[in-house]
Amino acid sequence: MIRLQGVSKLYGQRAILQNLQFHLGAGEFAFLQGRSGSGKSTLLKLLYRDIEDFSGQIEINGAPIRQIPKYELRRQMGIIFQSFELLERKTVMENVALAGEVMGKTWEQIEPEASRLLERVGLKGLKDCFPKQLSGGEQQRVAIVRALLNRPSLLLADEPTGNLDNETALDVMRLLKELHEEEQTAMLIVTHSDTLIEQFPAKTWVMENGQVREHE
Ligand SMILES: Nc1ncnc2c1ncn2[C@@H]1O[C@H](COP(=O)(O)OP(=O)(O)OP(=O)(O)O)[C@@H](O)[C@H]1O
Repeated sequence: MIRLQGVSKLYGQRAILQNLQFHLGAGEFAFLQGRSGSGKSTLLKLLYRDIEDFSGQIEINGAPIRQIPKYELRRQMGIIFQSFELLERKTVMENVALAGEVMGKTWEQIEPEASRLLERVGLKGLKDCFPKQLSGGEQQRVAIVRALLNRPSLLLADEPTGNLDNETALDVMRLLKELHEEEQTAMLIVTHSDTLIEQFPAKTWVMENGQVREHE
């Protein structure tokens, strides 16, 4: 699914990733942990090609990432962020539908899947609300639905619970774990939280000194 070999990334003269090796199998769930500034977001940005300037090899589903058209890459991947990144002037349903619209889908194709997922995450009754009318946990659930709408094979999450209180963070992580099973989507979740990692046993990669290693 994802394979990085000898990946290095410099910001100016500063090496953030150095000869990094990493892999994530199809349908796998893994955490990525590491101190602030260790390069976790940089690694995710390489995977969704927000950063294109690196050395080494990154393969997604067996293809070198540079050879995958961006459009195709975005279809294969859903992404969620700490700050939810919802559009304030659009309703819940409109925010979700956008993910399908950018892939050229019609409303008839989008609506059943959007409704199914919104119902699954308990937001059916809030589909006509605007993000400001929702709690943080609800907004993150909208972002999760938007990320899963196109049935990606991989979900990347950069500190998805970083803006949530402890109890809501647990709820959101529980939901991600359940959706991982139900939708058979591989997930790579960046988190600082030892509590979450203890509560949801899963493979954990630790980033340190520009490299990642599997946590024993
Ligand atoms: N565009 C950039 N230009 C220069 N330096 C950058 C840039 N983006 C990130 N950095 C630096 O690279 C290092 C790694 O940043 P990154 O955001 O990947 O770390 P992180 O592990 O995700 O941190 P955090 O947990 O605080 O979000 C940091 O020292 C950061 O200041």
